[in-house]
Amino acid sequence: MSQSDILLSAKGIDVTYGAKRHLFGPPGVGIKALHSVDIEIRRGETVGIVGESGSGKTTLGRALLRLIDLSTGTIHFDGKDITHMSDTEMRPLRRRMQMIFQDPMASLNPRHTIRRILVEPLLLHGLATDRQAAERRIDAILDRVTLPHACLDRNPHELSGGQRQRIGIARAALLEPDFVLADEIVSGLDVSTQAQVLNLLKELSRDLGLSMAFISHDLSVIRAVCDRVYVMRQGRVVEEGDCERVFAAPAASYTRMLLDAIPLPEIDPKWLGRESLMAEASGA
Ligand SMILES: Nc1ncnc2c1ncn2[C@@H]1O[C@H](COP(=O)(O)OP(=O)(O)OP(=O)(O)O)[C@@H](O)[C@H]1O
Repeated sequence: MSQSDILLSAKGIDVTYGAKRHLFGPPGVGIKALHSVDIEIRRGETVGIVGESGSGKTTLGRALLRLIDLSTGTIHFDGKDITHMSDTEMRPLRRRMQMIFQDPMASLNPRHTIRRILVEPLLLHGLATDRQAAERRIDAILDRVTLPHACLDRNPHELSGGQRQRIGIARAALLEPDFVLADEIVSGLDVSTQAQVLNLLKELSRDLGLSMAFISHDLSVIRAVCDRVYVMRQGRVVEEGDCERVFAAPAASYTRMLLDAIPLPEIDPKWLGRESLMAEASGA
């Protein structure tokens, strides 16, 4: 594999929370959340990041997007060292690195209609010259995420949890990113809605050639969508490999323990069909 196959990588990164030195005082001790973590995300692949609560998954995701500072290590995106880029230097890259959140209610402005939530980022990032052009793009993406166009005039709280999550996915996809970080995005949904949202993400990432990092504490979710997986424990990567291999023959005792501890329900294939998405959308 050549360097150009890698879209996003972190090398030897440490993150410590709360260790900033105050003006005249000693440096705080802080909580070390990541210890010398290496990760590579190739173009077009979906990488899972799994581990128990507090293992550092969200911290790693946020560090990859340069949303928090590193104590040591480097981050490269599309061949550029972004470790020390200023906000101004990062601005052109922000559109290309999107994040989908666990709780769409927290990330979608409750006072705005879905139309406004989707139109504004397109205008802000210059992907549409005016509202009409933005709305044409939005019509197309709503079809892709199988949401009825009537939802454009609703507010986020008037949609179901699965529909809100599909709006979050639509908003990220509209900006034509190269990389999407999805942090526990199906953990609040029932199992059949989880499967539909995961299937939609799989289709979009394949069709748009996206690279994704998929954070979850749920191994069955990781197995359903990811090509490779990183297993984290106490801020360290304890195992990395192709999903099939890791699930069939885990090398680390911690991964074996996770696999033994968590039942892995098969995702019912009928939930993954487009037909069931369409049925749900038309009944919405
Ligand atoms: N803003 C913060 N300030 C101080 N400590 C933090 C902060 N965010 C996270 N931590 C600590 O860093 C460690 C890693 O947390 P992180 O949220 O990255 O883990 P996680 O694997 O994503 O957990 P979860 O699955 O519960 O979301 C934990 O010990 C946590 O308490």
